[in-house]
Amino acid sequence: MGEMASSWMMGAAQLRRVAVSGWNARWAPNAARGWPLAPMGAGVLHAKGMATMGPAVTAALEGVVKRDPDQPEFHQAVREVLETISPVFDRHPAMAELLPLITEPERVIQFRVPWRDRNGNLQVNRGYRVQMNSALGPYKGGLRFHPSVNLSILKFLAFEQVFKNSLTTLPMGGGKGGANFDPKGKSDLEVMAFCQSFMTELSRHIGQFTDVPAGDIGVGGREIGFMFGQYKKVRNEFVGVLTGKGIEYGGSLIRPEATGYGLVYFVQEMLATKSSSLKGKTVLVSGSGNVAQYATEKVTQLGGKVVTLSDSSGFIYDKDGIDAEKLAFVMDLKNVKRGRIEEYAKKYRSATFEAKDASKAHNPLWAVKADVALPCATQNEVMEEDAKNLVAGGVQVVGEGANMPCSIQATNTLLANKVLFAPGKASNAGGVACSGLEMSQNSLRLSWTREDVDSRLHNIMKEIHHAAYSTAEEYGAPGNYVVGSNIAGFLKVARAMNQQGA
Ligand SMILES: NC(=O)C1=CN([C@@H]2O[C@H](COP(=O)(O)OP(=O)(O)OC[C@H]3O[C@@H](n4cnc5c(N)ncnc54)[C@H](O)[C@@H]3O)[C@@H](O)[C@H]2O)C=CC1
Ligand SMILES: O=C(O)CCC(=O)C(=O)O
Repeated sequence: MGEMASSWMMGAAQLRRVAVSGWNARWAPNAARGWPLAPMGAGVLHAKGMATMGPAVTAALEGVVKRDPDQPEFHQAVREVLETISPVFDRHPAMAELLPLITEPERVIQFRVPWRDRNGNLQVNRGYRVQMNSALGPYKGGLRFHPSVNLSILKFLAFEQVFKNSLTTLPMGGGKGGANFDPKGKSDLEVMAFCQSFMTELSRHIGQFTDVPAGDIGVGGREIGFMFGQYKKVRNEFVGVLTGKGIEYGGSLIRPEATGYGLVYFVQEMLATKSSSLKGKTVLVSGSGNVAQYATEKVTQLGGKVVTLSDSSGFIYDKDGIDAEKLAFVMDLKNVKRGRIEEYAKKYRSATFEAKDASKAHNPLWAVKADVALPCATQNEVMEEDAKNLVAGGVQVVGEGANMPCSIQATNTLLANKVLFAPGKASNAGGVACSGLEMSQNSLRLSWTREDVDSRLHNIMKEIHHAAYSTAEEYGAPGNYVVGSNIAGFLKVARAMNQQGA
């Protein structure tokens, strides 16, 4: 479909102008890998014959851009959902009035975070919590500590989280938060000082029945521990106010593994629809953090071969595959030594390292020949050129481990070439699902076994797959998991909002 061929695009020419100039002119430096963000293009996200954008969707999209013209990631996430849920309003016209509500956070909290560095100097960062939607339960979603953090990124993440949490079948609303703090190069004491100051303020706005944060980029077990300790001091309460806690103080077994494992369980289900499996498949993974590590582990356990990993400095390609022993090296490198992925290629002769080159229009990682690709690093790390390379390299399945790693145009390219594509809100939902299980265990004051949690996680991923697959069929877009996930996720939230008087 040509860029201007969509009736919605024609109807929203003004929106497109605002967004394109906003994205390319003002936000290019913030785009992943330093590239200009893709201009908005009409997609094949909605299948042939499906309804085009109705006026309510167009107005909601225009409203989002008009209210916050400087939030390109948020526009992108909203657009991807709204473009695909139009057919819902043919069946349930009254639900369309929820669009302006669902695209506006219930509450945004912004605060300063003062802390002292190793030299005793005062530093100040900016902290946030976006409480997006509480129709299904307490706000739930991670905290991100990364220098790029801003309201656009956190609102996109919080928006995605609402539909993701809905898909898990567990009672959780959606939220996200974080700070523009860079943990890279900081000592444990500096990270602790930051986390304590961050939680001193955040503790006023969260609670086990209100808002239950967890980890995300730059926030793992260490940071959750420091924040939990501070919450306890400030509030004098030992409650499940955070998930991703250590096993010793109320964490759940399998939570560290859950996002990566869940992603691979989802991909298994997708392959099964084609009578295929991961056995013998070559797999590209990006990132080398929590999600990437456990996706790699599960793929290997299921007989696949992961050949790439990356970080913000570049990527490694290991033609022999990253087996359990090599993965243990990566885990120590990243989780303990906090070193760079290049070290992998120094240690293993079968591997090469290629430094990131932000001037290139594509990331060479996605040009490696493979069967399956699992982007697990960050948003907009797979652009249109990368998607073309994936198709040319023979990739049959793309499962998003990160949140929104594929641009809209990359997604369209994959769908147009019949690549099975799983959007993050479905395929990476295992992490938050396991967080939901951690909340249940905390309420029950019980700890379930590893096997029990893993089997619950596996079942939830199967259910999410089923919901996305069957909803796509029901709405005339068979095999389109973007349509299926967005509609299934939206319907539950919309019904709950209506029942609560919106
Ligand atoms: N941890 C979780 O449970 C969940 C995480 N996610 C998403 O998965 C993605 C990864 O998160 P985690 O593994 O938890 O974080 P992490 O902090 O453990 O790892 C992040 C990884 O991404 C890489 N990375 C970050 N920015 C990059 C850039 N600009 N270019 C290349 N690589 C970059 C880092 O080097 C690191 O390897 C994020 O998009 C996050 O939102 C989604 C669902 C749950
Ligand atoms: O476990 C959680 O609550 C948060 C997970 C998360 O941030 C995500 O799904 O993106």
